[in-house]
Amino acid sequence: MEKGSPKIEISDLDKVYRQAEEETVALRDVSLDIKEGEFFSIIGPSGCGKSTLLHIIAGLVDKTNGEVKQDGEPINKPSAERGVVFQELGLFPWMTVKENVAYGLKLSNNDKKEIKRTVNNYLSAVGLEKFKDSFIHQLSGGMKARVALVRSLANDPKVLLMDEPFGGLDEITKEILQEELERLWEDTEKTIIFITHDIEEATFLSDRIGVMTNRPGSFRDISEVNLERPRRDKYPDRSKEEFIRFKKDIGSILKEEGKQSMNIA
Ligand SMILES: Nc1ncnc2c1ncn2[C@@H]1O[C@H](COP(=O)(O)OP(=O)(O)OP(=O)(O)O)[C@@H](O)[C@H]1O
Repeated sequence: MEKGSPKIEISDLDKVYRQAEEETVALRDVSLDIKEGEFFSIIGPSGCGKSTLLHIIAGLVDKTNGEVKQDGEPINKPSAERGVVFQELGLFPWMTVKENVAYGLKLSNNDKKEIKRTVNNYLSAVGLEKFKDSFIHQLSGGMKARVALVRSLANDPKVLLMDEPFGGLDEITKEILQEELERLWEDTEKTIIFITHDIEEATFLSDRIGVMTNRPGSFRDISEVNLERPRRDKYPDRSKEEFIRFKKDIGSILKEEGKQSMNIA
């Protein structure tokens, strides 16, 4: 499929959680197309339904109404075509780094040599080849995030869904990982949907940013990030005027949404 054609199509999507007597309308009337090869970030107030939306795209949570499709086919269950990276990362502590990265591959491939080659390639792409025999508790937070990222990529998904994968990291580590992610995204040409609370992170990484409303969540604004790539070369310290201006614009939209939720004029 060509870069630019719709990869994920969401139309008139609603999600209502029902628990005993209580109903929570998490998403209302969400419609959005995400293009092949696009880096799309979702930002929005806490509890507005970002993770719910990502889980529905992943096929992990059922929708209430509407349609979600990948390559024109309805999504109704998880698939190896969609990789997911959560903030908690979900690494297996009883396995080494290389075993973690190989895990998904072993489920679909019997060729040990090929698995080894793929694992080594990905580990060296993120500078972790020396740590391939380490256990997860021996790694820093940034290294763990890298392992989770390449574990997903090693399965060669068409779409990578990321839910605040760098949320718990310090600023510098985060910046380094954002630069690595931009490079890996360019090299692998994946479609990435990325949830973040961090406006700078969204600005640095994205082709487009969707700002969600308060719950029930829908899209308040979708902005094209017209900043040159590779951003790691063009905006290494993120201090150029156009970068800061874009960040401020997204911040203003989010602030307006926040004020509305607090009934502040
Ligand atoms: N399994 C569930 N059962 C009932 N309600 C749920 C469930 N999962 C999420 N919710 C509710 O749905 C709403 C949206 O939650 P969701 O986690 O999708 O928001 P979010 O934007 O990702 O939040 P945050 O930014 O805080 O991570 C919240 O009110 C949440 O409490």
